[in-house]
Amino acid sequence: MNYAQAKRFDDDLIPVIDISPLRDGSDPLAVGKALHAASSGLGFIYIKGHGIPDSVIETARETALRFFRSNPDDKEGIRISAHHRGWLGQGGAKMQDDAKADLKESFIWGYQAEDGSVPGDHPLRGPNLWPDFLPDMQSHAMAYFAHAHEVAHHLMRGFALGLGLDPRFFLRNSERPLSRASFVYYPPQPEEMGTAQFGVGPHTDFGVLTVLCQDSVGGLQVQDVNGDWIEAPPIEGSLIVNVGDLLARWTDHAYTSTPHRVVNSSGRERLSLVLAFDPDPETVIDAREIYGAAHEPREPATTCGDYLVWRFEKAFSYRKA
Ligand SMILES: O=C(O)CCC(=O)C(=O)O
Ligand SMILES: [Fe+2]
Repeated sequence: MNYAQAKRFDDDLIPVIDISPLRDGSDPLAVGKALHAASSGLGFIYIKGHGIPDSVIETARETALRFFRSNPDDKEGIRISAHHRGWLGQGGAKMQDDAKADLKESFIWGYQAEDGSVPGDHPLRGPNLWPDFLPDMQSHAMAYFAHAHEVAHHLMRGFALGLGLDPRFFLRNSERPLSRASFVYYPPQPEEMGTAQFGVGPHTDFGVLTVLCQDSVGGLQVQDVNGDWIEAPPIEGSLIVNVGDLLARWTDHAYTSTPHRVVNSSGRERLSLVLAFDPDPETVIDAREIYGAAHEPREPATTCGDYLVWRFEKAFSYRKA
């Protein structure tokens, strides 16, 4: 038995971009052009100069690990809700119909107002579920969410600039975003499980943009245009962002949503902090808004909310009951 293999990292395929000039306004267009080039390639990008304080990342990680290492009976108390909030235990997610279920566990939460309230207008959001046994988790998780969401906003402005659009193009409807975040925990994966078992099986991300903060363990693999898998190891101080299916659709595939997977062959626990950026549910995703009414996009217009509901129903067994 063996692990699913991947080739060594190649920084021509997954470039590193410093987004400081976009964040501080000194040269947003240069960053936009670099993001554009990277998104037209594999659509995976290492981001430096993201501005999330190390302390925010560290406290989020510590809280997340304490949560996952807790007694399963306690975690059961905040089992995933019909609104996709809370704890999703091992085996609850499957990225392809014929694949083995993922080994990961996750905890999912979303935007909430200062008073803890959440818009209740869509099947993919509802009250966040916080564990009583970890009273600090809410503040640590929300701090991470706020910072990572801000990074996503900067990047969406950069992508718009890179496409020659108004910088607010992708953010016009994002007052009540469907964005959500997850702590994702990968137990060590024994070699005997074989090459068809993954922490997360091969998939493309459903939404607009994913902002990923890996730990130092490694295990993320990205598929290149030839179908080969390449490693995307952690680079100190950087995040990885990747184009999701909705951004590929919005740009009529000028930007690429690339398959990726996780194999945790390290013998250690692995933890990721994942922010999925999506605008308001009713946002129309229509490439003709970019290329003009006469353009015939590969995929018809949809709304962000309807599309995500459809994808979630296929991926998560708890939604099929
Ligand atoms: O943990 C990782 O490195 C990747 C996670 C991932 O692909 C996802 O949550 O969509
Ligand atoms: Fe993913």
